Amino acid sequence: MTNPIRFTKMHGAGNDYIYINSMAYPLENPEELAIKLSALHTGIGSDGLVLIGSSEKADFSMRIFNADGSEAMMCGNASRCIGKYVYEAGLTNKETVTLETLSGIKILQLTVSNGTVTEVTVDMGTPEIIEPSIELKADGQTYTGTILSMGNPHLVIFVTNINDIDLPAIGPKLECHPLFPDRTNVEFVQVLKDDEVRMRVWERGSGITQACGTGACATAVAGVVCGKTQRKTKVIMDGGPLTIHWDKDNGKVYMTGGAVTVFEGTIEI
Ligand SMILES: N[C@@H](CCC[C@H](N)C(=O)O)C(=O)O
Repeated sequence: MTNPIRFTKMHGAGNDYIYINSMAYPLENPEELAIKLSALHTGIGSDGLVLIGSSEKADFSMRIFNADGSEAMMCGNASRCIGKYVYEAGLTNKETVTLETLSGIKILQLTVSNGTVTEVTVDMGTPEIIEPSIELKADGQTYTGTILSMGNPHLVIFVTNINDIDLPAIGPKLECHPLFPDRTNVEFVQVLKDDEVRMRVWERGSGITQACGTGACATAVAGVVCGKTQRKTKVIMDGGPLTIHWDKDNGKVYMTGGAVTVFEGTIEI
């Protein structure tokens, strides 16, 4: 017997996920469904699956599954999209929304114009710097990177020219480098100005994506740690920019950007 489920396809800076309201449509096997629905030719096509649920500690909860079915602790772009989803679907009328994630409660500040959420700022919490500067070898090359957590793991590598990086080749090797038993997200970054950088990402579990919110935050933090950028930086990714501010006073990272609804539909599973 098949089961019809409503879904919404959304993206944040081109990082696209399938959003399902799991309060209305509880799912038994989201890992399997993430793989099936993310497939470009035989599914809907996406970077993964996001479930919007209820929470005892916050207004809503988020679970995020990469395209390979692995569950992640946090997703920056999805958190902004959830802000748009819950407000525009009438699930809340609050403009400050709390979201429970596997890496803690995040606070979403919505900018609303005529009932539409145009921008969301997310309090992403405090980064954990694991290695400010480390050398690692992959594919016969030595890279210098910063290892840090934004609730999920990141390796940020500053390069002189981002166009010299063969991301499809080196991305999976760094993702699965022996230094990272749980794998990692990988960001290559070229500094354009002291408050503007170009970043490309290889995401753990999804490969190259157009943007990564936690990756943009990790990039901005690494830029400060490495003395390359100011505390407020525009991070330009393949799918567009995000503004990241690592607050000197409270140590928290704030991510600001848009969220877009692409289409809605029904699937039979
Ligand atoms: N695209 C996301 C991050 C998604 C999870 C990541 N691939 C992981 O496994 O940690 C973002 O916008 O932050």
